[in-house]
Amino acid sequence: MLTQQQLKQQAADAALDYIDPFVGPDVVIGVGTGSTADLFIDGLVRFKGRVRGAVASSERSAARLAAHGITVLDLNDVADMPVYVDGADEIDPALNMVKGGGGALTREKIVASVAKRFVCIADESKLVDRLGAFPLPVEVIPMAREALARRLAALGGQPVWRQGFVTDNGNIILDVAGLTIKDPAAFEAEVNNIPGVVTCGLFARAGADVALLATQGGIRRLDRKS
Ligand SMILES: O=C[C@H](O)[C@H](O)[C@H](O)COP(=O)(O)O
Repeated sequence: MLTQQQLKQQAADAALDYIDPFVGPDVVIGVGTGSTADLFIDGLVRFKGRVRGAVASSERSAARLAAHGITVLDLNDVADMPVYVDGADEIDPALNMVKGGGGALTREKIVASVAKRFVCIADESKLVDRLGAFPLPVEVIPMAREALARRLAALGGQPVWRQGFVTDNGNIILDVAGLTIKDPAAFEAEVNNIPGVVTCGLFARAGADVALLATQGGIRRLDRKS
């Protein structure tokens, strides 16, 4: 019986195999944030010197990449990225995701939006029939906190301020439990459209293209249906 840590490692290794054909001297890899992404970063060492570098979705991941001697590039200096690899808090069979458990959702969404493909790596426990059991992280401009908490409650959720946490962008997070998310893309747009919301942790309008999910029986690959 593999532990959750071993499963995460298996998913990270599968992503390293996945990106292998893309590797080249001009290539930039997009790198996510979290415990699964950390394992992917550790394994990226095998491509050191064979790629131009990586763009990180958080200060935490940037520091980990740099500690391995992998060049960390500013997104402003990168026009093309074949692949972005990141974990998820939940993923559904259509490859819509909830992300942001580590608070990196906004930069993750930005870096992912530049990449041609989003590869989600996770252990199979993250696969759910319907998103919403994991409280939806929403990055919020601090002055809008209470106004937004009321708006999010009106949408049926129970928002909780992640106290003591400040995002890499200087903002705060509201974690919204109890939501019924029937149409992830429509709900993502609705929440993102509320003044004061920087972005919410739904990745539906730009969900994963490929999911590499580690199971006790090996990697289960899901591809997004276009
Ligand atoms: O902000 C954090 C990210 O969205 C992570 O990708 C997500 O929380 C999953 O992290 P982990 O791989 O640690 O479960």
